[in-house]
Amino acid sequence: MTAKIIDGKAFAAQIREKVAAHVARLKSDHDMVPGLAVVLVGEDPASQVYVRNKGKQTVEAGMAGFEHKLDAATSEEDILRLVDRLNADPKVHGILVQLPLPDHVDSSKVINRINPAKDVDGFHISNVGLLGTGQKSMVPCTPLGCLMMLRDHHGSLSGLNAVVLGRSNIVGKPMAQLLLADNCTVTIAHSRTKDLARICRGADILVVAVGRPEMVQGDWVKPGATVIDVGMNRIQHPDNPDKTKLVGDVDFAAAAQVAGAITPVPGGVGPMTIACLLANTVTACCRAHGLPEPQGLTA
Ligand SMILES: Nc1nc2c(c(=O)[nH]1)N[C@@H](CN(C=O)c1ccc(C(=O)N[C@@H](CCC(=O)O)C(=O)O)cc1)CN2
Repeated sequence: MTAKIIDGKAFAAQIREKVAAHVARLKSDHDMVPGLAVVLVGEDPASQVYVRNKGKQTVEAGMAGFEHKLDAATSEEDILRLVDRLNADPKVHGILVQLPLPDHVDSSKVINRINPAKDVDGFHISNVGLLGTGQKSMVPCTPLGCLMMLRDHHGSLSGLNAVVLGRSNIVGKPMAQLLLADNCTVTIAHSRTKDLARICRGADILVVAVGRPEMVQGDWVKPGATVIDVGMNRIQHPDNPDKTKLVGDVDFAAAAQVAGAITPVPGGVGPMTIACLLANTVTACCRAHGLPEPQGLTA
């Protein structure tokens, strides 16, 4: 079998078009412009690229982007003060603090300072609790993007066996909650799970977010399964030691021989993360003003 490649880049472009159309309606009908503030602390090169792309795509969708770049040595107190200012700013409907933060900053403290209604990352403890109890919340962008791709491929997910490999707060746990809400039978597996390969082989849907390059082998995949690879690992290029290569947590070539469908890295989950951030910002703006939310852009 050769798997269908789920093209996250193309799907993300469709989401961004829907977002831009809704933004245009907000502008023409309500004279309203959704605004997203992104806070970057320090000079991590990957984070700088992600923040630049977020800002660019925000503006391309017709929204207002507010970038706050802070020195790596900025104190926790100063970051909290900036979050307070953004919470109080009526032009800002979404706030995102790019992770990871420098070691001297308590990430949980910063995230939980964001007004939950503006928490477009869905990381605030209130949003975590709302999602876990099946209530309306802001949904974390990466798992939301994975869910959209799965719904698009399968239609209904009801009754399918889903294995989420990875238990992080920003991907694994919310992903499991979303799949459960869509009536999957969900197993969360991780590095200490016994007989990991056998557990993964039972999955109709396998979502992998462990941060280990090409860990999932072809024989871990059930024939015909859908594999969503959240991993993003930069490794030395196998043919040229002077170059690097981006790979996922799944051995793509091997898994694609067995799976029914699979996301590539790059071009799979990554672009969906930013598209869902834009979608969450429009949703936050509509909720703040009691306006109808865009359809099909949230869980
Ligand atoms: N506050 C947050 N911080 C971080 C999040 C997040 O959702 N919120 N997620 C990641 C990084 N991330 C977004 O911030 C992100 C990562 C990757 C991509 C992406 O489009 N990747 C491309 C490849 C890019 C490359 O060549 O390096 C792809 O997969 O095709 C988008 C967003 C951690 N921090």
